[in-house]
Amino acid sequence: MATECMMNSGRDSTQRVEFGCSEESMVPEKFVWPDEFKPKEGLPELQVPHIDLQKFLSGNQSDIEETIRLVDEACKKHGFFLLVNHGVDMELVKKLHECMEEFFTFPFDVKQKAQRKFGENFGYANSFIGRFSNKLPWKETLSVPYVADHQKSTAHDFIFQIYGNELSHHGKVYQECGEVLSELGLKIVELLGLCLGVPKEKFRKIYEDNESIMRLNYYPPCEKPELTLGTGPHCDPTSITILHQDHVSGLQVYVDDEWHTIPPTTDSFVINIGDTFMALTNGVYKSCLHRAVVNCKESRKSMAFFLNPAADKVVRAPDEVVEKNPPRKFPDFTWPMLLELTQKFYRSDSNTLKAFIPWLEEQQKLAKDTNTAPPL
Ligand SMILES: C=C1C[C@]23C[C@H]1CC[C@H]2[C@]1(C)CCC[C@@](C)(C(=O)O)[C@H]1[C@@H]3C(=O)O
Ligand SMILES: O=C(O)CCC(=O)C(=O)O
Ligand SMILES: [Fe+2]
Repeated sequence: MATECMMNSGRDSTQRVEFGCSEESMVPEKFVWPDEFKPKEGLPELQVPHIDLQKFLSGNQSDIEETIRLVDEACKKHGFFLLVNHGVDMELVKKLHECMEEFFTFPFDVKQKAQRKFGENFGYANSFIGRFSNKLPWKETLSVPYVADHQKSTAHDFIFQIYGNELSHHGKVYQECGEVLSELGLKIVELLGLCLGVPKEKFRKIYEDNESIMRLNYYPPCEKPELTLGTGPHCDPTSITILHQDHVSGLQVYVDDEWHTIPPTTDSFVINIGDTFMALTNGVYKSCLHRAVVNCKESRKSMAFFLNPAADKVVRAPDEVVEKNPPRKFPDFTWPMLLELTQKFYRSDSNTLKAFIPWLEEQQKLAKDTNTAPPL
């Protein structure tokens, strides 16, 4: 089981603890987070607007204006809102969760066939021991590529290359989910364009050939949930996140200097702004710190669809946005450059974009000094 696997990977030193769900238990040292990061009980719920997508798409003018007002207000404050009546077939999402349950309860050697290598963005990862030396997340993940241009590759291809026909039914579900979530993502960025006074086609064009990441998160039960974190505090470096939680709570968001919960609502998606889209709005919409906590009773699963522009798309806030909110705050960049920073040099937190700008300038100077092609 995953817990056993994590325990093995960190068995070298453990910390005997006094409190929690069971008296005698160990959490490997590397999974124990510093006190200031440890989860707390009794958090307030974050009040996020419930955005009815069908009502917005087919509603009257006042429905449209109300939706725009609610989304704009939430994105300017913390970047989170709930999407309901979204048109996605939840039977497909149920199948996705069934594939997740089957995959993450495979024997470790089966999962390890998809092992994600350092610097790579896709595949299976557990404990992240290869990437981080401490503050390890109590989770296993499977990251699957989704490319809107099916001529290039499919999520099914990715799974087939590793498992052949054995997991073909998983690959098909991942691809089908990717297709509906990619379409949903385009509707979301069009809505955000309307909120910002940007022609909706402008944002659609950036993401219509998206090269996205479907991240499957599996959080095994932890005997000492008050000592660790399922996913550490971070801002998503990506553009738009479409998150589906199962029935187990765990998502927390840091707003007004306090952690808040967003309880699971299995028929809706949690939508949040990532760093890349914050840059595309010249900082007007916020990419907000969030994390996931675990519990000692049951596993938790979540699927995060990270919408990203194609590799060659230049991320540059439209003039319509910058004119209303001068000056221009971010250099032009492409998503693969920010992704490389997070995969090889910088663990995503609340300052990833701040760290990215000097790193990018250094890369561009290096390219100039060595007379090689600049990263952009
Ligand atoms: C581009 C990405 C990197 C991460 C997955 C996506 C968007 C969120 C990032 C992540 C979840 C932020 C917290 C740290 C991280 C290492 C993790 O816990 O998985 C991040 C992902 C990653 O780098 O693999
Ligand atoms: O599991 C969750 O609820 C959140 C996960 C998350 O924030 C992420 O994968 O980026
Ligand atoms: Fe996240």
